[in-house]
Amino acid sequence: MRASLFRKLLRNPLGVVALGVLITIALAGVLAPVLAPFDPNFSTISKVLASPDGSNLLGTDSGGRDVLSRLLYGARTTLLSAVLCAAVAISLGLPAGLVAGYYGGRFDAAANWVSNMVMALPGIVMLLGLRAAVGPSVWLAMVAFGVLISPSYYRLTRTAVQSVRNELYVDAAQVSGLGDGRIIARHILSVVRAPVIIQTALICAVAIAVQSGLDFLGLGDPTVPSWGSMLSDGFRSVYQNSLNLLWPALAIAITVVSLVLLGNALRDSLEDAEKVTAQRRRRDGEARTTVRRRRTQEPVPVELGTEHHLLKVTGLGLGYPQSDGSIKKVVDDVTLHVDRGEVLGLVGESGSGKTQTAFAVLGLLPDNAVITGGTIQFDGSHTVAPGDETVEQSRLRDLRGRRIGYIPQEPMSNLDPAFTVGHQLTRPMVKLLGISKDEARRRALDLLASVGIPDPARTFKTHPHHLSGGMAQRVLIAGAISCEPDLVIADEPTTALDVTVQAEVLDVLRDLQHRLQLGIVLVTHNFGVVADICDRVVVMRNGRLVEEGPVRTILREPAHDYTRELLDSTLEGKTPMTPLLTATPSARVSR
Ligand SMILES: Nc1ncnc2c1ncn2[C@@H]1O[C@H](COP(=O)(O)OP(=O)(O)OP(=O)(O)O)[C@@H](O)[C@H]1O
Repeated sequence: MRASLFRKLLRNPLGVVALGVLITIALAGVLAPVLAPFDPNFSTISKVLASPDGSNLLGTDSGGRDVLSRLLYGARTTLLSAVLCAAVAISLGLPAGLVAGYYGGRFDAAANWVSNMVMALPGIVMLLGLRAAVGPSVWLAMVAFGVLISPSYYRLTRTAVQSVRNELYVDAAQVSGLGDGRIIARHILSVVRAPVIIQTALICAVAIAVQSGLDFLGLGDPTVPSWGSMLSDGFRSVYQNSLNLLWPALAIAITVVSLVLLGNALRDSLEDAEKVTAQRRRRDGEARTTVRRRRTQEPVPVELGTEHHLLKVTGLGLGYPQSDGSIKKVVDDVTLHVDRGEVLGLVGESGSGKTQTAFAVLGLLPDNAVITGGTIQFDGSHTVAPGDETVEQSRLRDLRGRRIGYIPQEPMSNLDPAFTVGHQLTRPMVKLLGISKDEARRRALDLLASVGIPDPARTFKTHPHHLSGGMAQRVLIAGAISCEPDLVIADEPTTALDVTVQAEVLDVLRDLQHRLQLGIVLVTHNFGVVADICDRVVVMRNGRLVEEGPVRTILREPAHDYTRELLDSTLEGKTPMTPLLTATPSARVSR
C-alpha cells in the first residue's frame, strides 16, 4: 500500500471518524486496568442490577458487577479476539496465496483443494464441536475461526498475485537478477497489502460478531469479561434493567460498524489509487509472457570449441504442446552467434520467432514451452544443453542481470510504478555487485547521465509514471547495463517510441556498445533500425532462419526473396539512418 492510500483515507470523513472511534475503543481496552473503577469480576451482592449511581456509573449486572468496568475489560477481550482471529487467518492464507499465485502448479492445485474443503465446513457447527471437545475458551474459538476464515485471504492474495505475476516489470526484475523471494517481497507484496488490510477490517468485524454471538449463547468462558456475555446477561434481565442490554449492544454495534466503514473507506481510497495505475498500465500495453522458474541444478560445463562465441545458438528448436498431443514448432533449427562488441540484428515479420529465440536465450519462455532440439551456449557454458527440453533456470540465474542484460519493448510496463527510478536501479546493483547503497546511487546517477538523461538526480527520485516513454526506455537501458553485462538482448527497444526518440535511443545503444564492447542481440522487424546499428543480421521467417550475413551485404544484395520483400516493405521511400557503405566480403548463409 502506498503512503497516498493512507493520505486519501484521511481525506474521507467517514474513514477518519471510523478510525478515530476504533482507536478510542482500543485505547479504552488497553487502559482498562487504569480506567476501570472495579475489577470486572468483583461482585457486590447487595447491588444486583442496580441503576447507575456515583460509584457504579453505568449500574451493575445480575451478579452485582460494575457494568462500566466490564465494558472496558470487554473491549480488550473483544478486540484481542478479533486480532487473534485475523492474525491466524492472515498467517495461513497470505503465504499460501502468495506461493500459489506466484508459482501455480501443484501447490496451487493442492491449496485450492484445501481452501475449498475448509470453506465447505459449517463454521458455527465446527465452533460448537470445538467448544464441546475442549471446553469454553475465547482464544481457542478465535484460533479455530481464524483457520476457518483463512481461505478468504488465500483467495484474495492468490487472485491479486496472479494479476501481477505476468506484468513485465516482474519479468524485468527477474532478468535483472533478483531472486523470487525479493521479487515477491518487493513487487508482489506491495500489490496485495492494500486489499489484505481492507479484508482485515471486515474480517475483524465478522470475528467480533461471531465471538459475541458465542458468548451470548453462553458458550464462552464465563470468567473472561466480554461484550457478548454482557449482552447475554442484559438480555436475561431486560425487564429489571434494560440499560444492561443497551451498553454492550451499543459497544458491539459501534465497533462493527466502524470496522465496516473503515474497510469501505479503505476500498474507496484504493480504487482511486488503482484508477491512476490502471490508466497508466492501459496506456503502456499488457504483459506478454510468464517467467519459468525451476529447481537448482549445477551448470553443465562444455568443452570449448575453436569457434568460441559470446553467445552461440546451435540448431535451436522450440514449440508448444497442442491439445492433440503434437508440438507446434515456433522456432526450428535456428543457428546464430554473437561476439563481444558486435550487434546482431534478429529480423523478421511478426510471429517469425524472433522473440521466442531471444526469450530462450534469456530463459523467459512460458512454462509450457518445450525445447525440441539444439543448444544454447553463453561464453562457453551451456544454458541449454543437448537433450534439454526446458531452459534450466539455475544456469541462467547467475548470468541474467550480471552478464546478460535485457532491454524490453514496453518501457513503462517494465518499471514498477510503486518504486522510484533510483530504487529500481540501485537494488540489483547492491545485490548482484555487492556494493553499498551509496556506491550504487553514485553508479546509478552516472548511468542515467550516460544514457542521456538531462537531470539524473531528479530522475533518480522520480516515479516511473512521471517519465516520458523515451526517458523510461533510457532508464531501462541504464538498468540493463548497470551490472556491466557482456551481452544485452534488446527486444524491439524502440518500437513503443516515436521516430525522433527512436533515433536518440539507438544513439545511446550504439554509444554504449562501442564504449563497453557489449555484444547485443537486437530483436526488430525494422530494417531501418538494423541499418542504423547492426553489424550482422539474421533474417527469420516462420520460426526458421532464412538468411544471415553482414548487414551491408544483406541490405545491398539480399539473397532471399523474403529478405527483399521485408526490405522493400520497411525501407520503402525511406533513407537509412546511416549511409550503407560498400559491403565487406564475409560469409553469408542463405536458406
Ligand atoms: N505461449 C505461447 N504458446 C503458443 N504459441 C506461442 C506462444 N508464444 C508465442 N507463440 C507463437 O510463437 C510464434 C513466434 O512468436 P514470437 O513472439 O517469437 O514472434 P516475433 O517474431 O517476435 O513477433 P512479434 O514481433 O510480433 O513479437 C508466434 O506464432 C506465436 O503465436
